[in-house]
Amino acid sequence: MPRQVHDAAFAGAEELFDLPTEVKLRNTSNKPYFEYLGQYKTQPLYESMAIDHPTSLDATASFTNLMWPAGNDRFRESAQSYSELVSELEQAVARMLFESYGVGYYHDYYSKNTNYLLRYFKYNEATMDKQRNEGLLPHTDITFFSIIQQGNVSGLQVKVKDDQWIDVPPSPTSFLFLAGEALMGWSNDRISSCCHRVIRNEKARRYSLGVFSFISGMVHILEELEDETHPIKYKPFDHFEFLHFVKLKLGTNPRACDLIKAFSGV
Ligand SMILES: O=C(O)CCC(=O)C(=O)O
Ligand SMILES: [Fe+2]
Repeated sequence: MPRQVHDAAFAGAEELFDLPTEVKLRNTSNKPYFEYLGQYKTQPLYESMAIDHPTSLDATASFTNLMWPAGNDRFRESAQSYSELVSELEQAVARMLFESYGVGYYHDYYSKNTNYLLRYFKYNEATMDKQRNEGLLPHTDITFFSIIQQGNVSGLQVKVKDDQWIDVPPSPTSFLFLAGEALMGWSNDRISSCCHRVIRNEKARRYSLGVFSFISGMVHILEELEDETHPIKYKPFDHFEFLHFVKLKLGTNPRACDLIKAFSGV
């Protein structure tokens, strides 16, 4: 990604969170978890906002006009350029993944039905009140893929084998691909959803960007992914019905793992 696209997107994040809260709350959606998130009692440092279909000119323009009624072309352009580049990378990774499992044909369906969401995150500086310094508690994402990039302040950690937490250093030239719950279901448990969290260890405000992929429709469980060591573990499911299920069960701040097993496990 050209450095200038990265920098413009992060500059856009700062500008966006500088808006008054009542303006930010205009970021609503009829899709679960596609709206403004924040004001959590347990994680008061955290706030995030999202653009549905961020690779589209119309969608980025309507979000931008909602936030800046007088317009903000620089912001709109930065959101769309960033999302276009990350979504192209995501399509290439998804294709390689499908091919590696001998189901390259699935990319056709996947690419026609990918619903992207660009989410901007802000985490305020930690305070003296130690109880409330979590950035984001451990969780897995309800996405297919989550592609995360941090600005220049660290804090993201992923859980690896033996329950160890590993720091992910910020980098303007690399992207962290995390498997979400829907990918775990699709892969019939060959790929585990990745548990991660955000801690506040630097004395600075932290910004991050996430491009999240969802399948608009059914997530199929392919027979090619079934064998003796991998008996079928899931029923096919509708990705957005899964999101509705999580929202009903856990509310606006889902912090749990194994959600897809609860929804569509056999
Ligand atoms: O801010 C980050 O780096 C990660 C955010 C995240 O994990 C999420 O919203 O699911
Ligand atoms: Fe996450």
